[in-house]
Amino acid sequence: MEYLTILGSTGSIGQKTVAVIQQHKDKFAARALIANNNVTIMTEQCLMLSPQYVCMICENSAKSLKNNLRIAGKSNIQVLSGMKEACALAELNDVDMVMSAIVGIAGLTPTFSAIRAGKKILLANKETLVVSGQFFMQEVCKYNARIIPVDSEHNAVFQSLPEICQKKIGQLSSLSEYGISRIVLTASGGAFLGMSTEQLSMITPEQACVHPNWVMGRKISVDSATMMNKGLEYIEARYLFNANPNEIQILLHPQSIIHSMVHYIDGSILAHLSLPDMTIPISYAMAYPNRIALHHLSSKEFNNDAYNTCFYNKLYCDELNSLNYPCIKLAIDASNHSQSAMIILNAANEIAVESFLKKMISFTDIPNIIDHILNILHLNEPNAIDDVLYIDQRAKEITIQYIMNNIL
Ligand SMILES: NC(=O)C1=CN([C@@H]2O[C@H](COP(=O)(O)OP(=O)(O)OC[C@H]3O[C@@H](n4cnc5c(N)ncnc54)[C@H](OP(=O)(O)O)[C@@H]3O)[C@@H](O)[C@H]2O)C=CC1
Ligand SMILES: CC(=O)[C@@H](O)[C@H](O)COP(=O)(O)O
Ligand SMILES: [Mn+2]
Repeated sequence: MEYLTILGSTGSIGQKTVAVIQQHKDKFAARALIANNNVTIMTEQCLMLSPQYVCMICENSAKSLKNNLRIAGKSNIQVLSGMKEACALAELNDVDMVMSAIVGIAGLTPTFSAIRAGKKILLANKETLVVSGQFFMQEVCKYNARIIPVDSEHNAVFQSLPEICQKKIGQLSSLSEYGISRIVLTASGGAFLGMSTEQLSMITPEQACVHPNWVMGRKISVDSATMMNKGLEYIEARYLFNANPNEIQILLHPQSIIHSMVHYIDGSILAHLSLPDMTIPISYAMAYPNRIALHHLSSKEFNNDAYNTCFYNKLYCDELNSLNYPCIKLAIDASNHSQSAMIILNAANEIAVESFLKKMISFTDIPNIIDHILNILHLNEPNAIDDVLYIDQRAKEITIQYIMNNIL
């Protein structure tokens, strides 16, 4: 039996992780569940999984949850609150793996706790790597943590790497040493591919939260629509696979069937294809190096449909003109500039997306705000995680101020 701590259990990734545990109760169990304030889903998850611990970052939510569990006769589940307690649950001795699925930089400190405890980390949260890449990979090496990417593109790359590379994530000297010429990240182009700037300015949060192929949380859905998601994934790939800028290509693939590819120097291309279903990379990461069946994907008729969708659907790929997607260019430029620029990019994006979802700004304001903040704010490089968090906080303050003074 392997035990998990799930950081962000009530979210889209978290719930799919719970679903995989439910399908394989003989192999996996939840030791600890962590979320922010969604008491309803957390109560359901506690009744389903009976974890030993649960932590709600929001103290009042922890109190409500505790009451719900008492009424349900589940007072044996220890209810905690606050980020400090969440970090403690990420480093429990009897936890084998930690699913990092809190959205945004909020996932950084508990993920680092899991790294410093030498855990097997199922990495879905991409913002942590974007804002702390150098520190992240250094600590992975120092504490001998194992990283299994869950983000579908990076999971696809991981599955297409030689086993020796898979075991050295964080210590990869260079891709060329393993006969790899480049990594190709596929991009759906988001929900508004080909729309004019004027049409984009009218996009509503409801429209932006509907991805053409995936069902995801709100922030990543908007990031996919602006393609900031692909920009963040570009940075994620550079750190995870120690890739140089000329070793990563972004390819437009609207169907989200090819989840990414690895090109080798002998002309071979290895790729991972599947229907767009996040339980696949999640279950792969949980069971790695083995594979486990997913009942909802293994029925015969389903397989035929899936095959037809994948292969008779004439898989389509095309060059991506990143000039049409300012957010990708902002992210790539930031990654070539400095770690502080990537922190500022991420912070400005988190605030801009949140403001868009609250209908305070337009969809096309998002890249313009990020570009402006990157131009006016220049801070020293971080020397430690505390510096990363300071830069993030400072950038968020400046972004909020700019939106209040110039957009509203
Ligand atoms: N969804 C997907 O298919 C994919 C997601 N990812 C990445 O995985 C991560 C999670 O994404 P997703 O599942 O879509 O996100 P969701 O918004 O669906 O869920 C976010 C989770 O994080 C929790 N949370 C939010 N804020 C805080 C906080 N301040 N402290 C602690 N917990 C917090 C939420 O708790 P609560 O419910 O209580 O608010 C929830 O459990 C992101 O980094 C995303 O980029 C990567 C690839 C695919
Ligand atoms: C499922 C997942 O990994 C998301 O990051 C998804 O890939 C978004 O895809 P696009 O950013 O290509 O629209
Ligand atoms: Mn992805």
